[in-house]
Amino acid sequence: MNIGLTGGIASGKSTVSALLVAKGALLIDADAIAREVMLPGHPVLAAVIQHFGQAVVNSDGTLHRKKLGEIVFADPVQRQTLNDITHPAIREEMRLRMEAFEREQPDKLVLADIPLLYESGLESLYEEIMVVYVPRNVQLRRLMIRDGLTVEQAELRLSAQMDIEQKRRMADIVIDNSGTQAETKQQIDLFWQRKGLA
Ligand SMILES: CC(C)(COP(=O)(O)OP(=O)(O)OC[C@H]1O[C@@H](n2cnc3c(N)ncnc32)[C@H](O)[C@@H]1O)[C@@H](O)C(=O)NCCC(=O)NCCS
Ligand SMILES: Nc1ncnc2c1ncn2[C@@H]1O[C@H](COP(=O)(O)OP(=O)(O)OP(=O)(O)O)[C@@H](O)[C@H]1O
Repeated sequence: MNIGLTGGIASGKSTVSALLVAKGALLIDADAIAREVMLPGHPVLAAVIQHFGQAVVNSDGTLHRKKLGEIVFADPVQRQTLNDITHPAIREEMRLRMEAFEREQPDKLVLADIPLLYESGLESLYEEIMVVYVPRNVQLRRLMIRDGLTVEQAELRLSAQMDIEQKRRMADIVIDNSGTQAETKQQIDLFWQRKGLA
């Protein structure tokens, strides 16, 4: 069985995926793969530098993530270009990992954590989609605190994604993460039980 896990930026996907992994789910993390393809020596990083220039590279050759973030979260055209460069490689790596998990551990739940699952139209790849939901004001507050962003910077990041209310409406399973972490864990325990997972 597989599940696509999504939600908004800072809505709690990592928090929920950690709870599911603790229960035995196998995780494929799109953000982690997105970081791997941006490591020095990877052709995706080379293509990013070719388009965005040396301004997005640190002196040691690593990606200047903050600088690139400032560019793409402020400009939808540049963001689309970054997506066009990075997403095919990320998707291919996710596909390979999914195949390996399903071949080697077919009885396990495979969880694909993909922030832009709906934006990229990937619903059909997964049996069910779980959305980690918090209201927009909670999302904004947690994002500002976690990443040290101003309200303007946080708003820009939120508006680079589909509205969280819309994602909630599209979900097969909704996990409400606006309460305590213990309340979120209860919902995950219930989900696990209902699925009859060992
Ligand atoms: C722009 C980059 C360098 C900013 O790096 P930074 O370390 O500040 O953020 P991080 O990678 O931890 O991402 C945090 C969150 O931002 C959101 N986000 C990232 N990229 C995008 C995007 N292209 N469009 C909308 N939201 C995005 C996601 O919710 C993600 O979880 C980085 O996010 C990136 O390389 N993005 C392109 C790849 C991508 O689309 N990743 C997200 C899904 S696979
Ligand atoms: N139930 C909760 N109560 C309070 N804070 C929480 C709760 N769940 C998560 N957080 C905090 O909110 C922030 C965002 O959570 P998390 O990193 O899990 O979100 P995410 O959806 O994985 O984010 P992103 O997509 O941006 O990587 C973190 O600082 C986390 O510690």
